[in-house]
Amino acid sequence: MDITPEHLVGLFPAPTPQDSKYTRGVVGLITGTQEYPGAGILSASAAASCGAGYVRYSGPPEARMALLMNHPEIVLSARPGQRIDAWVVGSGFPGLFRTETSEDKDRGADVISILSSLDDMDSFAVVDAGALEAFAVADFEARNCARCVITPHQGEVERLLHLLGDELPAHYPQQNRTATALYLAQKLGCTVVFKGARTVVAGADGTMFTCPEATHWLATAGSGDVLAGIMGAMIALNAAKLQDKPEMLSQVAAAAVCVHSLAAGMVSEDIYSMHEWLHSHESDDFDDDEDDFEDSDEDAEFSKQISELRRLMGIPEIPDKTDASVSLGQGSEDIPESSDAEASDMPDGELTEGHQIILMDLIRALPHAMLILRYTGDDIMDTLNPQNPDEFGQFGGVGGYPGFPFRFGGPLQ
Ligand SMILES: NC(=O)C1=CN([C@@H]2O[C@H](COP(=O)(O)OP(=O)(O)OC[C@H]3O[C@@H](n4cnc5c(N)ncnc54)[C@H](OP(=O)(O)O)[C@@H]3O)[C@@H](O)[C@H]2O)[C@@H](O)CC1
Ligand SMILES: Nc1ncnc2c1ncn2[C@@H]1O[C@H](COP(=O)(O)OP(=O)(O)O)[C@@H](O)[C@H]1O
Repeated sequence: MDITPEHLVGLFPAPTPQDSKYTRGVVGLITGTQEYPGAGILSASAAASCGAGYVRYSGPPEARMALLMNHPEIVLSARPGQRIDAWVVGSGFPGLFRTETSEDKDRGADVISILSSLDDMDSFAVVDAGALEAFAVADFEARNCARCVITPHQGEVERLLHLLGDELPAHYPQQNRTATALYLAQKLGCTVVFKGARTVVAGADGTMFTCPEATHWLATAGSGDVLAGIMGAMIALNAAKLQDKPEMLSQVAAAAVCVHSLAAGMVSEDIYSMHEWLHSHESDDFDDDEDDFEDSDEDAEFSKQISELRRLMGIPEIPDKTDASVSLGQGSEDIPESSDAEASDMPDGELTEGHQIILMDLIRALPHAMLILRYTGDDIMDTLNPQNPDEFGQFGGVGGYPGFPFRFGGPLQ
């Protein structure tokens, strides 16, 4: 099935008086090596910026130093046996056993130890890049795989299938990425995020999610490392729910893919597909039940938060929450007038109350994800903001997409 905006609802719970840094999700990362320290910085920054309550990191000295400078809230130790809700392992590892320094080799061994004890520790893991090799290690016990999300790109899928001793299907890969993801998920008993322009997510139970096609500006080194960190944070934030409903793991993974690509769309201002995605799914469930929106302190607080977040992000205010709907792209003087020919191609969406809830969750998630993409920054931003705006895709451009309510800018400008 296609992942819809509704699948994101509730995955970014706001902190409550009962919360502590531990209940907000503890992420542990073993990412980055001497050769690829940047992968450690990207993934750990992503986890810290994406709302996790506590981030612990183990990686090479260069990455530790950079993280300390930019994210002093990150604790520089992550070891087997620690109480971690979601691990992110392997980004920046050329292979678990092919790293150069003895420190990196020790951390490769830690990864195996961690993946072998996920059940005992009630933890989940995002297994990226070099750590995918763990699935080919004979003594790595399959009983833990249900707690793993693996995030291979096409080259890694091929390598993993090879390590598992499988022949590639004749029609592989382009024609049947979905079937390949499902095959791997069922063979390994884990969730598979098969990355690409249109990422597909398969759960071991046969659940499939197809994510909207992401902006192609994501095709740049390091963007997968950012995704791993976002995913780790989202799994940690929802760890309590996942303990009760482990079958939601594939949904949370797919939601992380969406947040990553929506944020990339906003940062690159290639937001046409995002607009289309947000408004291609009506949320009738919410509209049917007026009681959902009865006046209460909670609703008032909810509306206040929406207003504040809208203000921060430069999203125009909705004049009246009880108003039936507000036409997107025409509701505020703050929105630049459409002037380009493409503007007439924009779907004329309606912002219903159901959409407000969805937007609320997106609004919570996106500033963080955008911050990561900006911070990760000089490389990615150079790619995303080339000197010559004419080089942007059809719907991109330095001015953003006219008429779209999310404006480039806000506090991150
Ligand atoms: N600044 C940092 O710290 C960075 C750290 N990084 C981190 O380090 C890890 C190693 O990264 P990496 O770039 O060395 O190797 P990796 O992506 O595994 O490719 C290996 C081979 O696989 C193939 N292949 C790759 N992609 C493919 C595709 N889509 N479709 C098809 N084939 C594809 C291709 O083989 P070829 O086709 O050329 O034979 C390629 O030579 C990486 O996973 C990441 O976590 C990176 O993010 C970079 C920035
Ligand atoms: N052409 C593309 N269009 C949209 N998204 C892409 C495209 N190419 C790659 N991506 C996305 O960018 C990320 C790249 O991750 P990955 O291949 O692991 O690169 P890296 O290892 O350099 O971080 C993935 O999330 C993938 O879905």
